[in-house]
Amino acid sequence: MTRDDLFNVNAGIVKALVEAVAKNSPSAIIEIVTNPVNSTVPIAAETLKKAGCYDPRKVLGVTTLDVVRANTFVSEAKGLDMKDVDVPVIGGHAGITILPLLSQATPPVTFSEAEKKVMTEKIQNAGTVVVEAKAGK
Ligand SMILES: NC(=O)C1=CN([C@@H]2O[C@H](COP(=O)(O)OP(=O)(O)OC[C@H]3O[C@@H](n4cnc5c(N)ncnc54)[C@H](O)[C@@H]3O)[C@@H](O)[C@H]2O)C=CC1
Ligand SMILES: O=C([O-])CC(=O)C(=O)O
Repeated sequence: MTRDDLFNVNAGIVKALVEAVAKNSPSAIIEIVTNPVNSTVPIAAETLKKAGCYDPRKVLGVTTLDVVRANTFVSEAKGLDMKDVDVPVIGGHAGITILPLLSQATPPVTFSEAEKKVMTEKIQNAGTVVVEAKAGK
């Protein structure tokens, strides 16, 4: 089970809900949490384009959990208090599209190349464990 397996059911739900937003509140800011976020955000964008009210600044995918995981794992590895750690994470919300910017962390942290690879993959895969456990629920 990956986030992509949720596409068939969720694509139609997101399309229908965004059509309703376009009709009733065309200037709303829309945050898409529904997985697979990497696909549901483009679905929302295309739906809004079709309705003539697309503003790319107002359609967002929710990926905060990836930031929380990056902050948690880096603070654990470096013996820091998580509330002092900020690791920027860019990209999408699935596997290798999740890009933790370890070199941009605050406070600055250093990892060997091997540690960087392990840390990056740990952050990228942590959500997959949740998706697998929910098994489509
Ligand atoms: N982006 C992220 O970080 C996260 C994304 N998710 C995603 O968010 C989605 C929801 O996850 P949960 O809240 O855990 O699931 P949930 O099962 O607790 O809630 C889903 C809700 O959607 C409602 N629903 C079902 N069909 C619907 C329809 N056709 N129209 C309107 N509402 C409908 C259900 O009644 C239920 O209340 C999933 O796609 C999940 O993968 C969940 C957690 C984190
Ligand atoms: O779909 C879910 O419930 C979970 C999810 O995306 C994550 O934990 O990153």
